[in-house]
Amino acid sequence: MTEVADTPVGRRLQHVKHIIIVCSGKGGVGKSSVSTQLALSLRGSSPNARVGILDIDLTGPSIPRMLGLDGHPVHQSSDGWVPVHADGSEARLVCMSVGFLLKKKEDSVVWRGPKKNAMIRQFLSDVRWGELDYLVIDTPPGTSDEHLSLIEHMAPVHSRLSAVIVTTPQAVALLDAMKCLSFTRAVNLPLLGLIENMSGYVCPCCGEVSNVFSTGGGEEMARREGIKFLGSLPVDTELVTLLDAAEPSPLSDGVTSGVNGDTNSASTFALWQRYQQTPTASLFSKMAEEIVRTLARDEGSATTPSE
Ligand SMILES: Nc1ncnc2c1ncn2[C@@H]1O[C@H](COP(=O)(O)OP(=O)(O)OP(=O)(O)O)[C@@H](O)[C@H]1O
Ligand code: SF4
Repeated sequence: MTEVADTPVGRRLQHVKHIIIVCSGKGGVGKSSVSTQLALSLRGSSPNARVGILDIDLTGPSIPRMLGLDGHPVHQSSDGWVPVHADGSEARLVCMSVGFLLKKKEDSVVWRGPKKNAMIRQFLSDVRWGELDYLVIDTPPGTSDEHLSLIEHMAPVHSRLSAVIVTTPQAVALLDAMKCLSFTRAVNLPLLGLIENMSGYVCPCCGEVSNVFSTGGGEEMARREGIKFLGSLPVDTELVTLLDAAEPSPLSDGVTSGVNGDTNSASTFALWQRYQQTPTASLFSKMAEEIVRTLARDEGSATTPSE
């Protein structure tokens, strides 16, 4: 790592080995759930791997909810924000999201470009990540000002950046995924590959796969564009059940701080750990393994992280 310039972002991220930006052309295709699963799989990729997840989806931050951390307080020390531990005292999956800072969920929707830009810069320069093998960044849908701000602020660590594009198989989503691909090319962001999410429905009773929307469009796009196809994930009822369980109770005020918040994140993390045994999660692990291999190869080393 030779290029850590003397900038706040460069200094803050100097001990982060790989930064993976997860993007999608269209909203609702599963970018946040893919970011969460990717972070969990990377955490499991080696016994000591340490992973951060940064949610800069300013208009709809979902990572805290997915990790059972909704409303969790964030501590600010004299040296910056301390990321929230999603796995308790192990602290090998740490998380920061704009969602932790909003008083009301609808607050960020009304922000103008400069305020969003300032928030992104602050996230990149003020979070005390410490040493990380991977930092996964969940971005807003589309290719907006936020994406440009992110790439500009990350210039001092550009050689450690790469991207994953998430799409669903429908034509309209693929069209937007193409715009995302053009963006990565325009800003010279290496692409780790494309994931097709919600590709078919696996019946929980008989295992029959029904192609509810369509399928194979992502793979076809990857082949045509000469990019890597990481694989497809079906619509998974077990994932839906898990994410429902991670939601704060509708009877609560949505604030899960203190003892209850810690309990909620611990039980949600346990659910994610159990989910890792499911067929869909094992498909995901294979994609994460491929990502780990690509990054290790690009680094010019065949070693696995933190070993
Ligand atoms: N493979 C899947 N099987 C079942 N449900 C899924 C799957 N992927 C995502 N979902 C569900 O679809 C919804 C949207 O997913 P998610 O929030 O990850 O999408 P997103 O692209 O990040 O959305 P946004 O653009 O709003 O940020 C969520 O309720 C999630 O639980
Ligand atoms: S046969 Fe059809 S409806 Fe019946 S369990 Fe299988 S997929 Fe579901």
